Amino acid sequence: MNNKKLNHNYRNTNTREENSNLEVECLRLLSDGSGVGYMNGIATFVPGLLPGETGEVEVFDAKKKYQRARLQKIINRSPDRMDAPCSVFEGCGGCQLQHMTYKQTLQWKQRWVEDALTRIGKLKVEVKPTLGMEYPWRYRNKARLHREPTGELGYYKEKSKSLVHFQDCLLLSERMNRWIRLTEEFLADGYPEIHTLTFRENRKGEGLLLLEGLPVKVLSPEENSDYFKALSQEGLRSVWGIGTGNDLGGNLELIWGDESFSQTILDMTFEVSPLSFLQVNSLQTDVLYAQVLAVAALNGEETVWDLYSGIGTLALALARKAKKVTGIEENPFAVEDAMRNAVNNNAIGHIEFLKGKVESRMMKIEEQPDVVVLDPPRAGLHADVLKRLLELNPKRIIYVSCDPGTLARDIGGLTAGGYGVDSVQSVDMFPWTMHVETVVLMNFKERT
Ligand SMILES: C[S@@+](CC[C@H](N)C(=O)[O-])C[C@H]1O[C@@H](n2cnc3c(N)ncnc32)[C@H](O)[C@@H]1O
Repeated sequence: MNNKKLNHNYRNTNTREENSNLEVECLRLLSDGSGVGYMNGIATFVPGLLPGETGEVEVFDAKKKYQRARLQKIINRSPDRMDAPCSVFEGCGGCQLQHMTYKQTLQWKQRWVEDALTRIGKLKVEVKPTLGMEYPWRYRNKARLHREPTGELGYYKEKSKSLVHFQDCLLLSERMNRWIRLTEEFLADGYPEIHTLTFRENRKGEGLLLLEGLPVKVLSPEENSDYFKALSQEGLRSVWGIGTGNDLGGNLELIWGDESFSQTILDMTFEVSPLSFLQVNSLQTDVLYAQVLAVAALNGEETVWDLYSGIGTLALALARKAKKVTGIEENPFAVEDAMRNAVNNNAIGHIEFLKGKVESRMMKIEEQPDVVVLDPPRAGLHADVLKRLLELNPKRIIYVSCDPGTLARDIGGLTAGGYGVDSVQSVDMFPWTMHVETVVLMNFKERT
């Protein structure tokens, strides 16, 4: 390696030439997918560089303690590198890891969870190898697209509002890509109000489309019968519209098609309305839930709380083996879906869904839960939830998380309150991205 280059003394004020052609050796991957190496002891973040590789880089943002650099050339290539199959991988930002073999991405996800638990949670615990997919492509059942004034559809680039256009997103089914093309073509000449489109696809290949920004009555199925017919032939079952600037779902309306849209998870069928949360990877949802059920180890006698219960998927799976399950969820559409799903899956009588924020609604429940399942959004638990859990002291807590950082923070708080971590299992719900889902089982040990 060229030490002279490595010791180059760069400054923010240096010319572009002086900041270019510097060499850095990548030691690890940050959880945003960037490579990290050191130059003069300063951490240098280089998107695109893989561990074990040395790259020629240009520093474009030098701070006191770290700097960011652009990869100019790879000097030695890692055996774990592969050519990203997606033609817009570099500009898109939706995927961060398509330049690395799938097997390696799974190992890094395991390590990110381990690192977060050690660094933030101050816990030294084993994280089991990430459960990956056999075929990690075309797994997403949801696409959220934005629209240019010219009518073109695309994803937002990471941390920006400029759009990336694509012909074939490899995370979506071929069918969903066709729905996108058909809709883009149809919208090309009109409806400038529509700014955001969300497509959903269930395991049967049926679809739902939500158009945002549209005064709902404007798009008439009768006057646009060719488009709706083409969509229907491709499996799309409903088109919904929602205006802009209202409260959640204030003016959500069905424009065309079936009111109900359902998804199969494990061996149950769940109705999901356009504004309710649904796990985005249909196949891996079964894997994730199977982990939760396994560690919950219910014997039919337990009172279970499912906090952040969405449309009731986990609650209903748990209810098969519990004395009673209570779900809490703030989204009114999801709570309505959950109640309908309880009826459809013959679970009424020993399951209830309460509407409200977990941090306030759980305070009003008198009963003592034996097992609590937590599946919060990325932000993790509100401090009041953590405090209340430590007062209630359930025997077991199962934390399902999509963010290792907030997971580690919250698990740290629970261990300080007397819980021990019994198992940590990551599941790859989002192949080729830096996101990872984790199931942690905690049992109450003792309070010191
Ligand atoms: C990650 S999802 C999990 C849903 C469900 N467990 C599943 O697997 O589909 C988180 C859910 O929490 C809900 N949510 C977010 N913040 C909340 C809060 N403070 N109180 C209650 N629910 C909340 C969201 O609406 C969403 O349905």
